[in-house]
Amino acid sequence: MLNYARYKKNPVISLSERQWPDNQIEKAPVWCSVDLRDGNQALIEPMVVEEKIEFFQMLVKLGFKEIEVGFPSASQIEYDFLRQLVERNLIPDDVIVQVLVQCREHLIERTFEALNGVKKAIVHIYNSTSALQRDVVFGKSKEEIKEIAIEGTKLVKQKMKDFEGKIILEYSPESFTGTEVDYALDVCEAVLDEWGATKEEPVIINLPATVEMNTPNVYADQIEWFHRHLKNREAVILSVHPHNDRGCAVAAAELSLLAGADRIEGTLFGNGERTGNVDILTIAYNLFSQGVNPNLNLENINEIIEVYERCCKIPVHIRHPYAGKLVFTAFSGSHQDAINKGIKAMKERNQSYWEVPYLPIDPADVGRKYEPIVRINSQSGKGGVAFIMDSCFGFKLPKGMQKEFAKIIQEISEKQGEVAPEQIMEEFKKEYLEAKEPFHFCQCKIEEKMDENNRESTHITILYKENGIEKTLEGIGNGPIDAAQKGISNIISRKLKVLDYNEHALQSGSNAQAVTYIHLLDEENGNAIYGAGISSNITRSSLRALFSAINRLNK
Ligand SMILES: CC(=O)SCCNC(=O)CCNC(=O)[C@H](O)C(C)(C)COP(=O)(O)OP(=O)(O)OC[C@H]1O[C@@H](n2cnc3c(N)ncnc32)[C@H](O)[C@@H]1OP(=O)(O)O
Ligand SMILES: CC(C)C(=O)C(=O)O
Ligand SMILES: [Mg+2]
Repeated sequence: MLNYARYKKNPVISLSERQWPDNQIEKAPVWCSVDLRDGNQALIEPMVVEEKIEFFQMLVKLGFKEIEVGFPSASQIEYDFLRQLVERNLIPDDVIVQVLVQCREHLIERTFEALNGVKKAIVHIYNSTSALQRDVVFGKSKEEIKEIAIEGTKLVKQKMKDFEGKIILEYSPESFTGTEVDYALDVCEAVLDEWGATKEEPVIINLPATVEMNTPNVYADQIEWFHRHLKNREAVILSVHPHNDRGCAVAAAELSLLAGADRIEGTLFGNGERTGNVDILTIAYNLFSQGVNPNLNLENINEIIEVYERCCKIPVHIRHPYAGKLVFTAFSGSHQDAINKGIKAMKERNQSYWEVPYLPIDPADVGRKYEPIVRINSQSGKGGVAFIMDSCFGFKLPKGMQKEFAKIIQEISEKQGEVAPEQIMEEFKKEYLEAKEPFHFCQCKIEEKMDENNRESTHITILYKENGIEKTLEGIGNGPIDAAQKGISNIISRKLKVLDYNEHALQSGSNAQAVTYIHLLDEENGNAIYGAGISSNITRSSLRALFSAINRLNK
């Protein structure tokens, strides 16, 4: 048995009249990508400078206005990367680079050297404030830990004097989720006072779930508590930085927006330490799927995946929200049926907003239009097969025929597994369009005549082959199909009845092919079966469909 008794419950906080459960997210937060720092520091093989530059340029293209570019005082490569950005003039005027540093003088000094020439930067200082880290890592009292933060703030202020660009201070009480909220507030207020934060010159206070320790509602409570207790809320940009240890980082980030956060630090696809940082793309696409502008340019998920996988050397999971290869694919029958009907209803109603069962967004909106929404295996049903026939090949099978054909495809999928659209089309051809034995329709002549009672009737003469031998048949009816069916009934000595008839064009234009589907009943034994035929002439496609059905009845 798992030894759960080794673990204690993490504390919750007491928050009266919490507001966040009744709020809604109305606008996108300020996004800050920490891919090039927190994401990069968690890679087995950290990015090299050229990879970082490519990644940085992608983040700029995606519309990030705040980008943490590293920890320049930590290593030469981190330092060189920032210098490259500056010297190659790669930082657009509307993008603020952010640098992380511990509250230590020589590291802050080196950070400012790396920043030389940057027009606007966020200097992000941090120190751990949790009860556990105070005890086992630093061996310091609350006051002494607070002093580290104050000292760090003083150092940035001092170095800033000789710096030509603009500096915004960010302070993180690292391991915030393990810190008593009132103590974290005390430390942050000391930083704000030391800096002299104002509405005009606010400080970013970043409250990291350095380790996600509780359910997302507890994080939301902590954020709302902080938001309500800050002395001068206007002098603060309240930022969150969730990690995903319990798998709830996206939920925690979203709830924290309800609770008053203004800004989110995270990474693409949730790369980062251990189970990762919060996935900014998922939050952004969640906003978009609720009709809120995410303020990021996310129209082409495939491009993002390509750069991310190459630079980070991490594959995006096939089930990753919005990005995974299979997330817009339905294998199961009832889902396929509902998707098929939903898409059809949207088209018929000319609906401007998206509403399709099992597809929270239109895959085309994120650049995924070319992949199959519906894939066919043994879990699939008639709706899925009908969807493939329509969306891939333009055949709108009548309802009864969907069932008949899906049964044929299911027999195949039960033996071989997934059936590709091309194979489905091949089977359709084999089963219906090329059902030409024993009766093969060749040509027909149609005459409209009046009988002695002045009633119109259609006389048809059909040239056909029976087992390869040319023959003719004649029939009279109230239209070509009726006449042909009567003529054929005589030849095969069976009483036939056309139960249903459908046709539609396969392409547009004067030379377009049409397809006809005929549902034919053998009145003697009650068997009913479909046939299909195509031609640029509707009469010919109908007669081919009729012959296809007769041949299939004979099978
Ligand atoms: C949650 C996070 O992601 S935080 C960011 C983590 N990322 C990184 O650490 C990556 C880059 N860091 C590094 O390469 C190194 O840590 C360096 C270069 C910055 C510093 O290296 P070193 O000084 O050799 O080692 P180290 O980081 O272990 O420093 C430990 C000392 O700094 C102190 N310290 C640690 N963090 C901080 C801090 N935020 N502010 C002030 N002092 C700190 C420790 O108490 C310890 O002090 P001690 O030597 O008196 O015991
Ligand atoms: C540096 C801090 C903000 C951090 O990455 C964390 O606490 O997770
Ligand atoms: Mg982090």
